[in-house]
Amino acid sequence: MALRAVRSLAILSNPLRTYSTSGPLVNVSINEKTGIATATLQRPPVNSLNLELLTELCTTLEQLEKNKSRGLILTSSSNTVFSAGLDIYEMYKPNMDRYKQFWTTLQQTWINLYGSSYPTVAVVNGHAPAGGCLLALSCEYRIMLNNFTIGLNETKLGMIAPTWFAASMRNAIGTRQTELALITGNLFTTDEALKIGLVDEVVQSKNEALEKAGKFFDKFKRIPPHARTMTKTSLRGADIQALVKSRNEEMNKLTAFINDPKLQEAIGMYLESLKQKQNK
Ligand SMILES: CCCCC/C=C\C/C=C\CC/C=C/CC(=O)SCCNC(=O)CCNC(=O)[C@H](O)C(C)(C)COP(=O)(O)OP(=O)(O)OC[C@H]1O[C@@H](n2cnc3c(N)ncnc32)[C@H](O)[C@@H]1OP(=O)(O)O
Repeated sequence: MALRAVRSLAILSNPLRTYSTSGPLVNVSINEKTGIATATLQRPPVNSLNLELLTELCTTLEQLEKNKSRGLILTSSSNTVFSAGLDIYEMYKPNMDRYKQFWTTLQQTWINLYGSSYPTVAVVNGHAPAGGCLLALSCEYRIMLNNFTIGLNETKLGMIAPTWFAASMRNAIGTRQTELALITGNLFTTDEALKIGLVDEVVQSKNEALEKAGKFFDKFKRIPPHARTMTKTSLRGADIQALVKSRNEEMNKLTAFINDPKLQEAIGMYLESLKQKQNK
């Protein structure tokens, strides 16, 4: 696994060829003509975000930044799930050292993606609940396939979406819609998401989504990159700085929270309900 990671990073650091690296959990390919990278989450069955997947994604984003990437498409290898959000097993009876690493990596992944200097498009080709929605919201543009759901449903699970999850949504759909979405923990259908601006376009196939993503990147051909990046920073920077300042405090709170026996019982029951669903 270590060797594969090294190979994948070495390949990413040479921007002159078309590459496709098959890391175990994130496949990264770079289009030779456009310089646009595609990162495909590939952790079956539902791309739940565990420590290993987040670590690979986080490293990929760092490398793309370092190599002055032209852009990133974030998508999934599944035909039905973009990402099921945080891997609930990371939060169930957790080993505290691993849990802390998990949460720190999640924070850093968001900082890297939300604040990337390069343009980003989420091709949401499946369901995107909770952390899956966060990944999509962290991109600048969202193109979603029909017949799926997306949203920050944490309250439905008895959880509170962290402030930076909420900020990512607020920046996309405004304060009023965010408040309604978060307090109800609503999962929006693709069409509902389009209506409130949670996604930017709805398409019928992944190919169509990739075409539309190309058109989004084309918009930047005549825009000086520094003007683009500084504008993005002016809109997103304050929320990123807020997390940078509070990340340790957040960790301390979550550490206490996660060990609450009632919460652990609720998480256990939720996991069981997901399993029961399969038996129906
Ligand atoms: C829930 C408690 C959280 C505790 C947090 C504690 C402290 C932190 C405090 C605050 C922050 C809270 C922030 C949370 C953000 C999150 O992202 S929490 C995760 C929320 N995600 C979900 O609720 C999604 C649940 N999954 C689904 O709804 C569906 O699986 C799906 C995505 C719509 C896909 O449906 P499909 O029918 O295709 O698949 P299955 O449901 O049959 O699932 C297949 C398989 O995968 C397992 N699984 C599904 N989701 C997760 C997951 N998020 N983590 C781990 N495993 C998951 C499912 O159990 C099945 O497993 P199997 O039975 O063993 O095959």
